[in-house]
This record gives sequence, C-alpha cells and structure tokens, in this order.
Amino acid sequence: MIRLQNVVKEYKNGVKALNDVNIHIEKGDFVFLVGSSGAGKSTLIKLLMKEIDPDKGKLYLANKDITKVTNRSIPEIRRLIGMVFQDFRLLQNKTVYENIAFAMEIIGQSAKEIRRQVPKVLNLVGLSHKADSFPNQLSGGEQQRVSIARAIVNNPTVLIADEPTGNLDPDTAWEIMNVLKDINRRGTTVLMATHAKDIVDVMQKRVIALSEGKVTRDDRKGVYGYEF
Ligand SMILES: Nc1ncnc2c1ncn2[C@@H]1O[C@H](COP(=O)(O)OP(=O)(O)OP(=O)(O)O)[C@@H](O)[C@H]1O
Repeated sequence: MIRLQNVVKEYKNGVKALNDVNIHIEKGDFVFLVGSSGAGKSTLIKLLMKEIDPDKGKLYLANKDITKVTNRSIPEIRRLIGMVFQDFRLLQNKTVYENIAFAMEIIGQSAKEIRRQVPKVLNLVGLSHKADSFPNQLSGGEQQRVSIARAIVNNPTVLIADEPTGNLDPDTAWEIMNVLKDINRRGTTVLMATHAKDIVDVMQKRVIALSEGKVTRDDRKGVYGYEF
C-alpha cells in the first residue's frame, strides 16, 4: 500500500529531514507516526502527497512508484489519499453538506453521485443532522468529523491524519479516534501523525517512531515511548 525505500530528503538549508527511511505499510493497517517536533513526520506526509520530492530513494503508493509520475498525474496520486489536518481546513462560506460535496465536484463527480455519497459519509461520521450548518456553528469535534467525511468521500485507499486531535479536548479526541477506527475497520488504511501519548498507548496499534529523520522503532502493538 505504502512503501518507502531508502528515502532521503534534504532541504536546501542542509537539514536532512529524512535520512534513509524504509517503511512498509500494508493495506488495512492502522499506523501511528510519532516523534518529537522536527523528527520528519510532516516531511514524510508531504512526500506521499507529492508536495515535495525525495533526493534519493523510492516511494510507492498503491503499487505506483510516485517518484516517477509526471506532473500531469499528480492529481491522480493525491486522489488515493484523504487528508485530515489539526486545524480542520473547512471552507467557512459553505455548509457542511457543501464542504463535502465540493471535494467531489472538483474531481468531476456527477450531481447524482454527489447526492448519493454525501449523505452516506455524513451518516458515517454521525453528522446527518448538521448538514445545513456552517463550520462556525459547529464544535471543534464536529468540524473534525466534517473534515474526515470530506477526506473519505472519494474513497481514498489511505487516510492520512496529521495531528487530528491536536485542537480537541480529551473526550472529543477519543470520539474522533473512534471515527477513525471505524473507517479503518471498513478497510481504509490509516496513517496518523500524533503527539497524543495517551491515545497511542491505549489503542495498541502499529507505531512507527522517527527521530532526526530516521526510523527508530516500528512496533506491531506499540506505545508512544519515552524518548520524546
Ligand atoms: N521547508 C523547509 N525548509 C527547510 N527545513 C525544513 C523545511 N521543512 C521542514 N524543515 C526541517 O526538517 C526537519 C523535519 O521537519 P518536519 O516538519 O518534517 O518535522 P515534524 O516531525 O513534522 O515536526 P512537528 O511535530 O513539529 O510537526 C526539521 O528540522 C525542520 O526544521
């Protein structure tokens, strides 16, 4: 599903954000990516999104070597990924329904398909009753549910969540984790970068730890660890 082989990414200022990284994530895995600030987590996500390119090594997504794809094919690669961010990134002038529908419109889905899919994902994240609300009328947890619904509406093969509970109180954070668990159970691979020690420790999922651009730990049922 996701494979990194000997990936090196050095920024122009000489910082080696990733230094010979090897990772293999199978379809259906749930993986926490942990590491202190500056360890290289965001760089890894940006490489998968093809926002930046590696200096060395190979990256595969759904069996495609994404280091080789042309600029024209980048949207196709990005469609394999649904992204969720700490700060939700919803469009404030659109309703919940419209925010999700918009993600389908921009990839050219038909109106019929949109009418079919949006209520489904809204139901999945438990927000059918908020379809006509605007983001500023929702709690943080509800906004994050909308952003998850938007991320999965085009059926990505992998959901990447960058610190998705970072802005939420502990109870709401757990509600979001349950939504992510649910989506994973339905077959979507989930990769979540996080600093939320208690969540990682309780969930007992695979943990990949980065430190100074290197993988320092990869445990099947891991914990957050004490090195950070
Ligand atoms: N555009 C850039 N130009 C130069 N250096 C960068 C750039 N982006 C990141 N870095 C450096 O690369 C290293 C890895 O950064 P990265 O953002 O990947 O870390 P991170 O693990 O995501 O951190 P955080 O938990 O704070 O988000 C850091 O030393 C950072 O300062």
